[in-house]
Amino acid sequence: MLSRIAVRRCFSSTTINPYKVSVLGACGGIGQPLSLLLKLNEKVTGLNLYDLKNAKGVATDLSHIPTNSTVRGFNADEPDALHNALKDSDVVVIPAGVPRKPGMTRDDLFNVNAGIVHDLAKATAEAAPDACVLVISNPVNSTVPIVAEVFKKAGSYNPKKLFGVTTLDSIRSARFLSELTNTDPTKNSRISIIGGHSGVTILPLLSQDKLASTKLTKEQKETLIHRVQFGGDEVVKAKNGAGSATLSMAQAGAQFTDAVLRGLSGEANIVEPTFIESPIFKHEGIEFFAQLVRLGPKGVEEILPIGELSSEEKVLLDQCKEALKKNINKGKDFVNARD
Ligand SMILES: NC(=O)C1=CN([C@@H]2O[C@H](COP(=O)(O)OP(=O)(O)OC[C@H]3O[C@@H](n4cnc5c(N)ncnc54)[C@H](O)[C@@H]3O)[C@@H](O)[C@H]2O)C=CC1
Ligand SMILES: O=C([O-])CC(=O)C(=O)O
Repeated sequence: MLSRIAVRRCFSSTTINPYKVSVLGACGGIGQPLSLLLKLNEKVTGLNLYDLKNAKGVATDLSHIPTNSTVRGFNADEPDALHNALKDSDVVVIPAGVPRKPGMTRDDLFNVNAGIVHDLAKATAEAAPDACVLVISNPVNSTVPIVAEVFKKAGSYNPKKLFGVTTLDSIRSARFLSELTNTDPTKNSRISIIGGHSGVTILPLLSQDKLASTKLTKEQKETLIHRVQFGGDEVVKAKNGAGSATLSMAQAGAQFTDAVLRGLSGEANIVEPTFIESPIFKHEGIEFFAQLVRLGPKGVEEILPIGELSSEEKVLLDQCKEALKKNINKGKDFVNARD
């Protein structure tokens, strides 16, 4: 039998790498369209879907699409379902958890989602300790530290392979900027967004974007910053109790997963924003921060500098750091009180 490495070498001569991706929470509002987009990704040759129920149904449905991946479904009530879904995964994407309703903050999801993410991380640390873990479940500012603590306790934490998915903030900014400037959103470069993934912790650096800094008035800049910071609320309000962003998030999650896979396969210059363990403000007690990273065969290859901030952005950064520090500590404290 060919080893996994041999199979990978054999595939790479035809430029396709055989990567196995698991989606935990695959049957939800994000999970289903995300799994569809991953089924269409030629780098994914094994796609494992795990959820409390209906994973087999969704997997069978997707399995009829004629792409080169095998889709398998794992319902939580089967013996060893989670372990079997995770085993040999290169990438584990986690959109499991409850979404917001109008009037809630992402932090209001903590009480339910912290436990869900904790348990899924524990299983991942056992069954797929070397996988890249991509956390979508909110509040990302706290769930990523939860995964880190769980992996540390299991003795398999690798900060280069743990990512909070913040891509939605970035794709929103491209769209919203195009609306204000009447430009093609597919052609605009993405605005660098740093910090975290909720409200004031989301900090778009408009001063570093040529279009935004030269074409927008002061009022338009303030409007754009606010809209990117609170874009999630727009969707929550419009869905009126039926959840939060799912389709745009599936697109964002598929895009980020693809970037991670391209990095793993050795493609050069894959640069994406993500919430990762970062040295940048560690001296201030902030262990995680969203910023651009270069992805590579081992996960995060390089954490890129955040660049120069305008005086207004420096004020926003102070607000961002204050909120972020509390969110991160809340996640860490949760694991330390529990395990
Ligand atoms: N990072 C980001 O930018 C974004 C994050 N989100 C977050 O993603 C999460 C999921 O959102 P939706 O898909 O809309 O929610 P949903 O309720 O439609 O789907 C969640 C899925 O998770 C499953 N689930 C719950 N507990 C589980 C467990 N222990 N194991 C496996 N599966 C489990 C549910 O059965 C359900 O199928 C929410 O926390 C939401 O806030 C949403 C949008 C953007
Ligand atoms: O707003 C929410 O609750 C979901 C989310 O993270 C987003 O849409 O950015």
